[in-house]
Order: sequence, then C-alpha cells, then structure tokens
Amino acid sequence: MKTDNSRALFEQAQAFIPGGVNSPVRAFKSVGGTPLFIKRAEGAYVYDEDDNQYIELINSWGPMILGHKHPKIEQAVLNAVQNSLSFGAPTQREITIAELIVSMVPSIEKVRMVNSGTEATMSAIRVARGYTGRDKFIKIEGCYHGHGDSFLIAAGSGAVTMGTPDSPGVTKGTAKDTLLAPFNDLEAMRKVVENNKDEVAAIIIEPVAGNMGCVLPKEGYLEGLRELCDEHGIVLIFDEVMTGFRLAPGGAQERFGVTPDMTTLGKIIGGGMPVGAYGGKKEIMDYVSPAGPVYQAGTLSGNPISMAAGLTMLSLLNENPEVYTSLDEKGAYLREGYEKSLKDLGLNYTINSVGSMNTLFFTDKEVHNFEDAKTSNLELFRKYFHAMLDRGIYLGPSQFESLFLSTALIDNDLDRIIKANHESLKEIHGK
Ligand SMILES: Cc1ncc(COP(=O)(O)O)c(C=O)c1O
Ligand SMILES: N[C@H](C=O)CCC(=O)O
Repeated sequence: MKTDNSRALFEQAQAFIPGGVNSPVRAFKSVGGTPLFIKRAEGAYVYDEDDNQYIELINSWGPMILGHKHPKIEQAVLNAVQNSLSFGAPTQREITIAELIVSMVPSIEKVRMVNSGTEATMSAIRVARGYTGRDKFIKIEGCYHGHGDSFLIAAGSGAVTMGTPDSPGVTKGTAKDTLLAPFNDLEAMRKVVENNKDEVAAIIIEPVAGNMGCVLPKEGYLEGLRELCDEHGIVLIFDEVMTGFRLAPGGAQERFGVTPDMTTLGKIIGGGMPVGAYGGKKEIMDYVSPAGPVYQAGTLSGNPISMAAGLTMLSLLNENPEVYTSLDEKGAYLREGYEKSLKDLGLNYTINSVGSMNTLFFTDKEVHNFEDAKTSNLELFRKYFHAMLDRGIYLGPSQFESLFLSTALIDNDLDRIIKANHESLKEIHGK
C-alpha cells in the first residue's frame, strides 16, 4: 500500500505541531510507522491522502456510531449553519437536547453541556467536591477520564500508550487528592474508602473500561460500588464518555442496571462535533453555577452547530432502538469469527467484548484490570496492527484501546475484518 502522501504530511506536521498530531495516540508512536492522514470518510470507510480505502474500526474513537456522513446529521448541521456559527446565548435547541438526554439516561435529571469529555469529567469532580465538601476522589487504575491534571495518574489510553500514565506537570498537591483502586476489586476499593473515611467526595469509573482496552465489570462489581457509595455518602460518577449511547440508549448504566449519582458524556452526544456533558441528580446539579455556587462555564458551550448534530444523532438513536440489536449482532459475529481463528491457529489470546466494543489482547491471561491488560505482548500487537492496516483495516494504534463498530458495517465488511484478522495472526506467528 502506497502511503507517500501521508508520510510527507507527517514530516511537515512535525515542524509545526508537537509530534505532528493534535492528540498523542494518533501518532502511531507505540506501533511505529506513519500515521495515516485522512482526507474523507463515508459510511464504514475512511480514505487517506493516498486514496487508500480502509474499513473503519476507530470511528473517531466512538462518535460515528451510525457511520460517517449520515445524511440527517449532515443536513442538520448545514441547516444550523444558516443561522450563524455561535451566539454565546441560550437557544431553544439546548432545552430539546437536555430533555432528550434526561429521558434517555437513567441517572440524569439535569444536564450541563460542555465542549469535550475532559471538561465533563473535570467539572463533575468539582461539583462532587462542592456538594460533599470533601477533597479526595477515587479513580480506577487504567481508566482514562481525559487530560485534566487530577486524572493523569495511572491513566489509560494515550497516556499509557506513550509510557506516561503519571504525567509530568501534575503537581504533588493535586496528585495527593487522587486515590487509586484496581478495576473489579471491591475489597481494595472498600479499604481505600475506609482508610480515607469522610474525605472521599467521589468514585469515578468507566463502567465498562475502554481505555485499557475493553474490560468488563465482573458481576456484582458496579452494584458493590453503588452500595459502598451509599454507605459512605460518596458521589458515584460513571464516566460514560465512551459507553454513553453506545452500549444502550441509556449507556452502560442501562445495560448493567446500576444507576450512578452523576454521569459524564462525550463523543456520540456531539454526533462528531466537539461536545461533552455532565449530569445527574437535581440535588447535585443544582450546585452548578448560576443555580448554585460551583463555578463552571464555557464560551462555546451549547454551540448551535454542535447541538444540531448531537440532537439529530440522539434522536436517531432514541427513535430506532433496533440500532442496538444490530450493533450487538455485529459485535457477536465479529467475536465468533475471531474466536474461530484463534482456535484454528492454536492461539490462546483473550478477547473482551460487549455490544459494539471489542479488544483482542495479546495475552493468554484473562483481562479484568489494568495489571492484566499490561501483560499483553505489545510487540505482537505492533506487528498485528500493521498486518491489519496492510489488509485495509483501520484499528486504534494501541493495545490499550477498544475498537468501535458502526451500523454502517455490512456483513461483507465484517467477513473482510475476520479474514484479515485470521491472515494477520497467521502472518505474525509465522504460521
Ligand atoms: C471514558 C473517557 N472519558 C473522558 C475522555 C475524554 O474525552 P475528550 O477526549 O473528548 O476530552 C475520553 C476520551 O478521550 C474517554 O474515553
Ligand atoms: N481513548 C481516547 C478516547 O477515548 C482516544 C482519543 C484520544 O485521546 O485522542
């Protein structure tokens, strides 16, 4: 596959942009080679600057759940643009989307729109602190909640991919208020809570982790967190930036039947535009300024174009619940195909999947937490990633990410992915 144009653009980009990219994980640093510079995308396919076509399994890291260039979302954006790009004043559409979010997400009674997942999580923690009058919060090792200072400790996603799960630049003062516990370990969590009695404002967790690869909660784990938080007056925050509107119309909280006190959202909620949101119980959300004393603001928050894209996306998902059956079926089909290849090739790697999220871990250990995920053979992942890319399959360039399916994938695409997976595994093992 010829990628001369991407290579030339990457050279050029590095002169003006740190590392040549505007978000680290895009740089292919842990897998080597040149990041693809993307020119356009349609449905289930992206096209790079050399006009190569790839089947999309990144989907902008989740937002493009209905595939690229959905005609209704595109039209909503074009219509909104006619009335100006931004007002910095309230609009009717903000009420409509807020009402829709409240009707879809079980934990949300009131919601505030922001511009990214990072803003959503930073704001949610501040509100939880203001509400409880406590300073500390507990984060799960390997979860990623964006790049707010207090989250860049044992962080997953690009942070671990770049080898900096604890980022320089985060002060000791900030770090001391972030407590850590492993995913899926209720006993360890209970100890952290008890050792910091009456000091913990919040527990924040990705209910299905997607940023250490895809890791599912064990049965009873989320319920156990709920009980622990109730016992100790701690605000339970589900970070559903990735899982929100993906695993069910009401996200992982609907799928797993556990309702947190607060929820953070991003990605799909903007239909591809930069949007985030945080919401929860009225009693907590009424602490947010100007209703309450906790300050949080945004010049472009509730931007009319972003709201038009987001509202159309959420309406489509809300009105067409069969989308989730279809995504689950595609996810199950892909998993079956992967499992068959592993068996046929005598390989014992671990596949974690739920609905339209899936990670193939290059380890024979079951993966229930960050430590397990880190037993993966990253050199094998690197080879696998390039073998898949050579076969026209565009995966996230890191072992510590999930792949995301869209409804635009047809059976033939899934069969191509399964075939490419089989051939790639064969190739990298010299079989
Ligand atoms: C679970 C989770 N929370 C928060 C974020 C941060 O969102 P953003 O990149 O939009 O700031 C991400 C993704 O980056 C995420 O996956
Ligand atoms: N895993 C991240 C978000 O979910 C990847 C996106 C990024 O950091 O650029």
